[in-house]
Amino acid sequence: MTFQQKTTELAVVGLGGVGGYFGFKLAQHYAASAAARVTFVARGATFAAVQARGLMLLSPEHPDAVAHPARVVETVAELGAVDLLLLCVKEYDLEALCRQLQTALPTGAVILPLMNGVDIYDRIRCPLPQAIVLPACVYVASHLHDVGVVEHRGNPGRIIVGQDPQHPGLDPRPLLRILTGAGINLEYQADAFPAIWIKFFFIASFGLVSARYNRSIGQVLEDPALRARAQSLMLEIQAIAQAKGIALPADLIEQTFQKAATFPYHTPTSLQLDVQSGKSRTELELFAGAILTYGESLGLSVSETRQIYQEIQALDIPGQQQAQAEQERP
Ligand SMILES: NC(=O)C1=CN([C@@H]2O[C@H](COP(=O)(O)OP(=O)(O)OC[C@H]3O[C@@H](n4cnc5c(N)ncnc54)[C@H](OP(=O)(O)O)[C@@H]3O)[C@@H](O)[C@H]2O)C=CC1
Ligand SMILES: CC(C)(CO)C(=O)C(=O)O
Repeated sequence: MTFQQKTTELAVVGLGGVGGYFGFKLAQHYAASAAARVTFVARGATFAAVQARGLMLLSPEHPDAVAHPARVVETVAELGAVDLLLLCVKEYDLEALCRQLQTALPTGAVILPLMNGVDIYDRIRCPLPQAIVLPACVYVASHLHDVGVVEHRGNPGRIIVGQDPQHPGLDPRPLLRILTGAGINLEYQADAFPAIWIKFFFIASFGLVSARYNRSIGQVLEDPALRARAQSLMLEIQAIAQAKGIALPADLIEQTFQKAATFPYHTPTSLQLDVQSGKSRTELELFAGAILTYGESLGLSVSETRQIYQEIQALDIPGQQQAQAEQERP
């Protein structure tokens, strides 16, 4: 008698920079395997493009640039059974997605959010109090190139993921092996919150400065004035983390500049791309807004963050007003 291993059901919601990169790896690796079945959840033009042509990833890691998942669906309501659900959406789409998941989350599905921000776990936990949610952060320089086409540069993407503090008896490592099995660089840290704050330290400071001046990570690093602005933001985040009892390395500022230098010179941040392309919705609140809220509630000075937040809001980007008007139109 042959032993048949259960097929792991994987679903990826959002096929932008992050979901496109990791989703591609999963779909391509498991295309001809019974170990896992990959479903993409994509909407609008992305759904149509990926359904018709597959997902394209332009990356030195993949000479064959097209991946076809087992299924593409338009909403999480169509998912059916899922073991591991990767949420790869921007912060401003998370609330609506969680509302859909309140009625559509498959029983037993483990949620893995691949997003920036220090409060993502809480923002999923709140509307989905019973769900299993793995706190995580992600490093990858990948962005939408065209509809259904994602471009990745630089180092391989990397995920740091931990245990759900509400489900301490559940060891997610056996399930996560389905990701490492597809060649995904993943590190398990039982308590992933320090790593999430370390990532926030980097992306909030570099994200805000790169968005304000439309400068890549390399350009921020090499300009003493921009470096100094990034550092002043880091100091405010450091004071917040300290007041909240989050243990961060003493030399984190230095480590963060070193980390930034590992990205190719021209790497933009996702906030820079969104702000500078005039998008009506960005993750400005996820970075600056969060620092301001924490600072104000803890009685700490966040004047540097407030200043750059206001400067970004005041930027006159062509297309921004039109995008805003379209968004507000009934
Ligand atoms: N890009 C990067 O290099 C990195 C990004 N991050 C973080 O990762 C998160 C994701 O960012 P990123 O991938 O760049 O974002 P993108 O904007 O590139 O992609 C998000 C995608 O999610 C889709 N989406 C949103 N809601 C739904 C839904 N309900 N159903 C289906 N699809 C949906 C959007 O669709 P539509 O196009 O229709 O709006 C969009 O294509 C963010 O928090 C970001 O800060 C972290 C590390 C690196
Ligand atoms: C800087 C980078 C690409 C690192 O992962 C990032 O997180 C972002 O742009 O949101």
